[in-house]
Amino acid sequence: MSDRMRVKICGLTSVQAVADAVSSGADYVGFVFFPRSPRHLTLEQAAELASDVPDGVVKVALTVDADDAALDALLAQVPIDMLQLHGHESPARVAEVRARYGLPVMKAVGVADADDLLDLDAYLAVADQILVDAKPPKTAVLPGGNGLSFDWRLMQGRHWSKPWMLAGGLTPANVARAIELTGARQVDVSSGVEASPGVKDSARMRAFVSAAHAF
Ligand SMILES: O=C(O)c1ccccc1N[C@@H]1O[C@H](COP(=O)(O)O)[C@@H](O)[C@H]1O
Repeated sequence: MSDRMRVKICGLTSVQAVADAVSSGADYVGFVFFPRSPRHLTLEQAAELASDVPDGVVKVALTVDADDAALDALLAQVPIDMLQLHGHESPARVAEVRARYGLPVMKAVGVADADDLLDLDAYLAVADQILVDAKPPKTAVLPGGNGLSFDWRLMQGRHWSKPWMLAGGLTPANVARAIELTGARQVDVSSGVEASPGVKDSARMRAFVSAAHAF
């Protein structure tokens, strides 16, 4: 993987949002399969949206503690390039999913303090990529997509053997600072480019991608 800055826009829910994300220059587009999320898609909706994504843009399915039956159904119906596991999946479960489906797997790890970064090591051995996200507060309804960031200084001086992506509370206004502080070469955004929960804003997507791709 080259060191070119890559951007993922997650939680797309309409044909127009997919078109806008692609034309803004997103490298990855994410579809959420988690019924409690305002960005949740049915398999039929996701199949339609995925069919509009050109080759070269990575289609990511975000799932939360999904079992084999749910993943079997998802992957039978939606042409997905990468799985993002955003729940409490153990390293063993990550390895199992990767072997069963033969797709690259990105495991999300929630970070609130330096100790949380220790959890990351166990996943480096089994995942293709790590998504470093803000740990959700105990009261949160969603395990991600809350628009919350963590102390980016925790990432300074860290080097890992696998590609990783920074997420959590990124916006067009703060993504440059986040990249400068963390050294991230991949960034992921959802709520920071929305007009309202689940509704993406095309100008904010363009501004975000352009700010990140400037690095
Ligand atoms: O976006 C969601 O609804 C969601 C639901 C369940 C798990 C994760 C979810 N989103 C992911 O969370 C991070 C950060 O999002 P944000 O930019 O802070 O809104 C990102 O990876 C989203 O894909």
